[in-house]
Amino acid sequence: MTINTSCTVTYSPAYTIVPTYECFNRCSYCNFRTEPGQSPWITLSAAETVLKQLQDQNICEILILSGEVHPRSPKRQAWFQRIYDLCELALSLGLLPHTNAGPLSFEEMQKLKNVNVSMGLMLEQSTPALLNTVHRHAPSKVPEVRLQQLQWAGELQIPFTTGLLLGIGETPDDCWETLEAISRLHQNYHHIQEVILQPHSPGNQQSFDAPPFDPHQLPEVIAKARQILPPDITIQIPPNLVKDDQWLLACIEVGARDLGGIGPKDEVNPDYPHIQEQALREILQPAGWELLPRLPVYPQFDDWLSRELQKAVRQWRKILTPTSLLQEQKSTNLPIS
Ligand SMILES: O=c1nc2n(C[C@H](O)[C@H](O)[C@H](O)CO)c3cc(O)ccc3cc-2c(=O)[nH]1
Ligand SMILES: C[C@H]1O[C@@H](n2cnc3c(N)ncnc32)[C@H](O)[C@@H]1O
Ligand code: MET
Ligand code: SF4
Repeated sequence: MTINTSCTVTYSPAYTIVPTYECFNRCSYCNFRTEPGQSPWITLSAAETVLKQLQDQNICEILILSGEVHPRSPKRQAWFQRIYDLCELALSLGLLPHTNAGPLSFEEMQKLKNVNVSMGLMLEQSTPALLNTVHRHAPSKVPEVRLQQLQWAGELQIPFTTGLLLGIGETPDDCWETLEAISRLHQNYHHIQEVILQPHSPGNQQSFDAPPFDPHQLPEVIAKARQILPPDITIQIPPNLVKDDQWLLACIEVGARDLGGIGPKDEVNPDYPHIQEQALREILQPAGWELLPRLPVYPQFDDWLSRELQKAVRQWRKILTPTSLLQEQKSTNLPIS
């Protein structure tokens, strides 16, 4: 049997845990950060209470999304350890962690590989011009630092999510160059599972005074991204940041195939509530698209994971794979008599 995947759009049933909102960067479009020392870090016992409530709700991904502590701060080690412990806790409850905590050292990344089924970092834009504008006070957003992260993830064989932030002062050529940089890294390591095209969406906390990324341009950018990126990278768009149902369908028609993590709250864009699964299905189905849940790791990367992580992933694949397909797989695995 050949599976027809061409009419399928995926999403990841997800819950976001924020270790801390404090961040030493000040990206001027950010609606997430607080000043260093101004917000308590989430405790393991508070996280345990929340995570236990998620069990049996068919939520598989725990997105660990964090503000950042300076690499040379005396608090860095405790910050990193809290993130590690949160991942371990989620795993112990059968949930699948995906961490995006900004740039990490090679050793930090290597350690987190043991407790994450995939990790992520938005490249945003590879042009250094933005260091004079939105990233003037954001040392973590130096393009070489982020490109280095993508390279290390490849060397460490970590299934990786990256993406572009659109509408923060870049030119169209900057976008194509950023996509080409991602493609080149992927051609070396084959580790990028998805690229998020994230339209800048102003919220009520930010200082950057710019309109949202022009929604009319999004399908055009997706179409071009589909030409530049290798075919094994999925294009992800956040449905809550797209203008309306018709634009969402237009984005899918031109090549977006994933809607990212859908959960109770979009922590990065709290002013834009996620459209929930049933509502998405009602938009997609009349146009012939089937919405299916996926795991935070794509199947082609399963064998990069430790045995323990593979075990957790296998449990979820069993739950998410339709029984008919499992039977099909079983029969093709039978020895020929
Ligand atoms: O709900 C969100 N999920 C975000 N996610 C999660 C994403 O939607 C998926 O859950 C992941 O791709 C894993 O499957 C990110 C993951 C990354 O690695 C990098 C950036 C983002 C950004 C967001 C975001 O703005 N909002
Ligand atoms: C988690 C990712 O979310 C992106 N991000 C941060 N602020 C915004 C915003 N106002 N709109 C859209 N995306 C944003 C950044 O690229 C970050 O890396
Ligand atoms: N601080 C990280 C980054 O900007 C992830 C969270 S952003 C709200 O890449
Ligand atoms: S976008 Fe990330 S790095 Fe930038 S200020 Fe917000 S939390 Fe910090």
